[in-house]
Amino acid sequence: MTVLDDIVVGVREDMEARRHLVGLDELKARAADTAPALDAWAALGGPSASRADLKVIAEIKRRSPSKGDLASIADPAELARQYADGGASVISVLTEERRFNGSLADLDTVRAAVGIPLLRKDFTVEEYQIWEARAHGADLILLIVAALSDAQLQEFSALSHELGMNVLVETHTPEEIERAAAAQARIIGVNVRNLKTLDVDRSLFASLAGSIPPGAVVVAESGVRNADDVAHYASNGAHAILVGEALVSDATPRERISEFKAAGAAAMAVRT
Ligand SMILES: O=C(O)c1ccccc1NCC(=O)[C@H](O)[C@H](O)COP(=O)(O)O
Repeated sequence: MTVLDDIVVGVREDMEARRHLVGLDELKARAADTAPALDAWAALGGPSASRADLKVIAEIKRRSPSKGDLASIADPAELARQYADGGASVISVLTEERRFNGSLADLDTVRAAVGIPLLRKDFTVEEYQIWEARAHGADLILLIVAALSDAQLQEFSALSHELGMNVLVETHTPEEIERAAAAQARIIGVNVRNLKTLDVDRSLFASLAGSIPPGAVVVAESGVRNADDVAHYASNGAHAILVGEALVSDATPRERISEFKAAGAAAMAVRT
């Protein structure tokens, strides 16, 4: 079993426990009562003409399988406000409980605190989770190609779009980029962390980003430690970066996001 397989086993068990408490019909009713989703695609630059600067997806992440405890984050609302003030375009809220110590309650709290698009960051393996995401105010969900069949990618993307949400389709290999493109993904991430081994290889982004179809928003995920890493991703084709550890472990995340955006803009100016 890989790390990813093991995580998915726990995700399924936890989801079944929630489904026992809140059935799909009730969840659909709650989703219908939720304010319409915000446009995360537009917030991330959308059409290429508007991609003048590097967008930041700032993550609320307490712990991880690779690093253990990162930050207690007693007040996710306050952290989310700092992210938004610093210029984040989207906030990623990890809702997986066993390995990341996240929750749907965090998503509710952050939704009430900020008016920018939210990514429900989880391991989506069933449509139930997509209804859950919408019912808890998410605007964007994550689909990890390595965890899904082509049919699931298509079906889950279609349902997300029906509910007004966008989808971040995460890849790690050339084959997964082909599968994301075949699913007509508009936002494609390259996660430089291998979710089967937890190895981080920042150079992977440069070798894969060029094969992402033009027109897609390209997101560099994981491994940002400093402005040099940001410049590396931006100069190799990233339109956005997804950052967790470097922000939750920083005493001044607002300033760190501003610094990352400045480093990205400088690298993009050289690129164009
Ligand atoms: O972060 C992990 O250790 C991890 C392990 C297994 C599956 C997923 C994992 N992380 C999810 C992510 O994609 C990251 O939280 C996200 O890209 C931010 O990464 P970082 O900036 O390196 O914290």
